[in-house]
Amino acid sequence: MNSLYLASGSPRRRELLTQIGVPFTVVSAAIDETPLTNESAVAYVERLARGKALAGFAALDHPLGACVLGADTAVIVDGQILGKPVDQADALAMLMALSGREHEVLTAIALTDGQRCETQCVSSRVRFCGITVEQATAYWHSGEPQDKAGGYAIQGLGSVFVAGLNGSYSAVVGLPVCETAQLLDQFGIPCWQNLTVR
Ligand SMILES: Cc1cn([C@H]2C[C@H](O)[C@@H](COP(=O)(O)OP(=O)(O)OP(=O)(O)O)O2)c(=O)[nH]c1=O
Repeated sequence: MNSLYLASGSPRRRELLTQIGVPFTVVSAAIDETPLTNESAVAYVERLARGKALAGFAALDHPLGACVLGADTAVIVDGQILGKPVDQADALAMLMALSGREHEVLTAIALTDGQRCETQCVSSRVRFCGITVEQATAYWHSGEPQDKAGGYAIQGLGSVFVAGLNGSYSAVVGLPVCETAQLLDQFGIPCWQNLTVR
């Protein structure tokens, strides 16, 4: 059976992959996350997920029989791709742009075994309640927005802003569990492998 590597520094992705019971090893895969001119949001997250998976694969000492998983999450509002905020002003601008309305969260996953690289993109819609500048400022000082696309975490304190979700909760957190399990299965890594029948 192929062995799985996760090309990610994200603790959320590690937790979500652990949740489905597949053994894996983390590899680092830092890539340039700058969007290309006129690149669509879907093309952007898919390119980054693929880039992370391929960079992770290239970094392996023993690539034979290895599969590498990469993922990327972005928040989209008014056609703009929101990544992680660079500072407080950036985070506040993002949170105010998301306040009182719906936005899209795109997460792409990519899996490669060195021969082929398959990607899939999952779209979810999240509706925020109204947020005051004071709330956004207090939220920034909680430390949570810093390393999150769109400047919030649905799995944390940011949940107080979430009035509705249409789509995949795990995809918003950073790794669509259902689609990931299906992709792993295609590459000969079933997520049921460690379950014992009682
Ligand atoms: C919208 C949202 C994003 N996020 C996180 C998921 C991702 O970790 C991060 C988006 O940045 P990414 O660039 O997708 O990932 P990353 O840099 O954290 O990790 P990697 O090494 O795999 O590239 O935002 C949440 O944790 N909760 C949320 O509700």
